[in-house]
Amino acid sequence: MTRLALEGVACLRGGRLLFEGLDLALAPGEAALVSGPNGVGKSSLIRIAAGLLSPAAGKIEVEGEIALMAEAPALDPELPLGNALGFWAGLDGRRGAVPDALAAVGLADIARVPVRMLSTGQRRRAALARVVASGAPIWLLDEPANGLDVASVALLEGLIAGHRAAGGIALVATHLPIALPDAREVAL
Ligand SMILES: Nc1ncnc2c1ncn2[C@@H]1O[C@H](COP(=O)(O)OP(=O)(O)OP(=O)(O)O)[C@@H](O)[C@H]1O
Repeated sequence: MTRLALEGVACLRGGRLLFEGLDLALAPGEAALVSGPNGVGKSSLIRIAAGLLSPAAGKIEVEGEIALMAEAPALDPELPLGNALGFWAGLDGRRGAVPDALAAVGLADIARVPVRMLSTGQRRRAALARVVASGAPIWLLDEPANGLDVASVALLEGLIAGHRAAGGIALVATHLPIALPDAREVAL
């Protein structure tokens, strides 16, 4: 069963203890909202959950595939958007999921436009499309609302709600308000 659990996790960066004793367990359909001011360690927590950063203490248990949305969209700037997304989806054998993912984030019309021509908000939505297309049950979203207009934030909220309704898990770090009904609050 899909699961993401952190037990007694501590984060040390550059010799500074950012947080410690963090416990969080998420089951299918559950979400957590990580909030706190700049530099408190929200991105570090996401990276720890993704397995990209080792915790100074504690342990992480992950059951299920992870999709990470970090600051950089990691999409080839020279490729048309649909192909850039297709590269990643193809690695998971899910190239066919790209059109629906593009439609889900409202970018179906610009599938042929090179990634470098996308606006800031479109680029964020493209990164979100990458997560959607992955089909991964565990979403780790680092500041997904950055650069999004009001309508796009609503779209993001709807996508997360749909993901949870389908049994997915979401861990979301944000300094902007995002409505996640019944989400666990993690204040760093
Ligand atoms: N590679 C590193 N080496 C040392 N310190 C680092 C490193 N990366 C980040 N830090 C420090 O760790 C702290 C937490 O960074 P992090 O990016 O996790 O914060 P954040 O809460 O996501 O901040 P923001 O809201 O500004 O994105 C910051 O003080 C940062 O300077």
